[in-house]
Amino acid sequence: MTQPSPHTTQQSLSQHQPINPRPGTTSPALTGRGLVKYYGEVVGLAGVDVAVRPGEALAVMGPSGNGKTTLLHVLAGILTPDQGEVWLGGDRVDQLSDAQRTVLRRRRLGFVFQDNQLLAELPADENVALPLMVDGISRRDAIGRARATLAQVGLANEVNRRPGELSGGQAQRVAIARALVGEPQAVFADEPTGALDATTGAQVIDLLVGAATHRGAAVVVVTHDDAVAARCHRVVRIVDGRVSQR
Ligand SMILES: Nc1ncnc2c1ncn2[C@@H]1O[C@H](COP(=O)(O)OP(=O)(O)OP(=O)(O)O)[C@@H](O)[C@H]1O
Repeated sequence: MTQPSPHTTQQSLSQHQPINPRPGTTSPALTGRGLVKYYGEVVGLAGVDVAVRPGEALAVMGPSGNGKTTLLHVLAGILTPDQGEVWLGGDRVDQLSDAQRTVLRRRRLGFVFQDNQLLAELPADENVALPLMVDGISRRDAIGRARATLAQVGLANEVNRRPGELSGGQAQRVAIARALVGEPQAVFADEPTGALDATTGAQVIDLLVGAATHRGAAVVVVTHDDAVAARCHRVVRIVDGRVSQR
């Protein structure tokens, strides 16, 4: 993706003011405006505005089937909205081609899913290094960065273990390391603790929120769990594809 000149970025930002701008707060790292998404006749999103600042963790809650995952996928450039805009910092995401969005997701975003989606045959360090190597970073550098990131999530002694040799919480920490190793601007997590017991889940969400926001990333966590949402900085409820005010 072509990086805009500072002038272009400035223009983009001035034309598109942050939602609820407050004096002294940083511009959003991630912004969705007027997001509408249909699946055929089914409404996924019916007009959502949301903004997440750098270093802020936003929990997305709401009843099943009401649009939480759709919102996450639209903000993360996995789905394109039928109406509305998605901005990552000063860059508009929703108008990029599929190929450009694929590169953007790999270079600038991180993902953590309920099932860790690690490759079973690879040790932890190679799982974490993989996205860097796909992006052309040498194996030696990628493994070095992967091991440093694994150490930051408390897995310095587990770098050679395969996913089957790790506990559920440890495997999810590897997934967090993989999401963070590329220094993403935003991290998206869909039910990241859904497969874990409450204590392990609390540790994992604290680690995810702490490590990502410490790096200045914006974090979006879809969850059904009040305890997980309480560990984020802010909560929005999505009901019938809209942000609920209740
Ligand atoms: N690929 C798809 N094709 C058709 N309809 C879809 C698709 N994905 C989601 N939907 C529909 O869009 C609506 C919102 O779904 P979404 O998965 O965003 O909800 P959710 O709040 O994340 O649900 P849950 O909490 O159960 O995961 C639902 O009616 C769902 O059935």
